[in-house]
Amino acid sequence: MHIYTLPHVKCETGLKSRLLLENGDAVEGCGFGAKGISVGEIVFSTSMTGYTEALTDPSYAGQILVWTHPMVGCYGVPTKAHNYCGVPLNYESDKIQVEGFVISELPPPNHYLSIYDLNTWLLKNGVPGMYKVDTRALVKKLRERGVMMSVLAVFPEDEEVSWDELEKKLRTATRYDLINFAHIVSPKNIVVHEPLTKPVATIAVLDCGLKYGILRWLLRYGFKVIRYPCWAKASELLDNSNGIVVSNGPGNPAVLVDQIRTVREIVESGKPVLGICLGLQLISLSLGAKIYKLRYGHRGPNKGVVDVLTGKSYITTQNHGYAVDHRSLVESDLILWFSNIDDKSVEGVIHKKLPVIATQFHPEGGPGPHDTTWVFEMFKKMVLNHGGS
Ligand SMILES: NC(=O)CC[C@H](N)C(=O)O
Repeated sequence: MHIYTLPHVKCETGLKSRLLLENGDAVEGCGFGAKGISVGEIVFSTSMTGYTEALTDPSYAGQILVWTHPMVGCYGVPTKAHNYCGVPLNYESDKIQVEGFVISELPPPNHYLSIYDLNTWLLKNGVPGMYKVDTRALVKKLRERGVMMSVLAVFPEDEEVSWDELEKKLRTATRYDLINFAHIVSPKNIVVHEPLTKPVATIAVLDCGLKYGILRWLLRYGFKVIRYPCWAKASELLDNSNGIVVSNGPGNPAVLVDQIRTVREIVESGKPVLGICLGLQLISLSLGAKIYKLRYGHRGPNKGVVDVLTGKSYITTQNHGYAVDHRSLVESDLILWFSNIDDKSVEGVIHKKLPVIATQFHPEGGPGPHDTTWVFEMFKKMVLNHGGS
């Protein structure tokens, strides 16, 4: 085991923290947020800002997030009173979804919308955090080895959680790829959202962990939005809507066997469908394409993609660990729409005959650039042309 420690740092919180990775690397730092031990897949984001969006993004469920940008927490935690159609801004869901948060510096916040600091927020949500660690060095390890399972402990400075205990927790934990996280984050009942003016059409969402950012853009484009639990039947979503969104969501898409079947029925109905991130993966799997796991995923607001149909490129927000195998698209009725500029992975698909479009990146850009919000406009045209309203 190789232990990385910081020399004699003072932890203002009075808490210490230990992080153990599956490859045996171990890191010691200061703790913040909630005391306790949590296990998750360790991943990193290259965002400079947007930690409130990332931490509340349901697609991060089951993961311990490392932030490469050194200062996190400068603008505190915003009030939920700041909202659009009742959906809070700067949040992607109502609570912190990550299993743990690893940062370098934790400065005091200063922002007119802030109601408390990052430390208090993690504490209220029962989520452990680690600070005063070299997150960039840690990310270099993750880039070499790829994402892996990890365990994070936060405890008072005068106590100790032993490395042996952490090693045992890690060894006995269920692997991230095997857990059905969509069932955990999906709403348990139907939720209805009304736009500000008379709805142009009604959209049903197969909600496997829908980000509020996507919801806000659907509302901005004048849709009434009905969110269904991820175990809803295709007929429920089809009967009451003019178009369907298959949402983003956490975990391995291959374990969502029921949802893959549901999505196939939805796609074959001929109604307009928009898939985002996990949604793209479920649509692709339902039509016979294959997925694989990326070495360390794409997470951040600065990911370049090219629209292969027009040759135009865009900067997008991404948060995914799996991708669709480009070669396997020939077995489906899908064609490549967007390609990742760095690794050429699939970033968007369009159905050859049916009104079905999907992006692997996040067109709502929460947090991140709004270069591709026109995808929602394109979907709106598809719905209205299809006789929606
Ligand atoms: N943001 C998402 O929808 C992520 C999809 C999937 N869980 C992945 O990691 O690839």
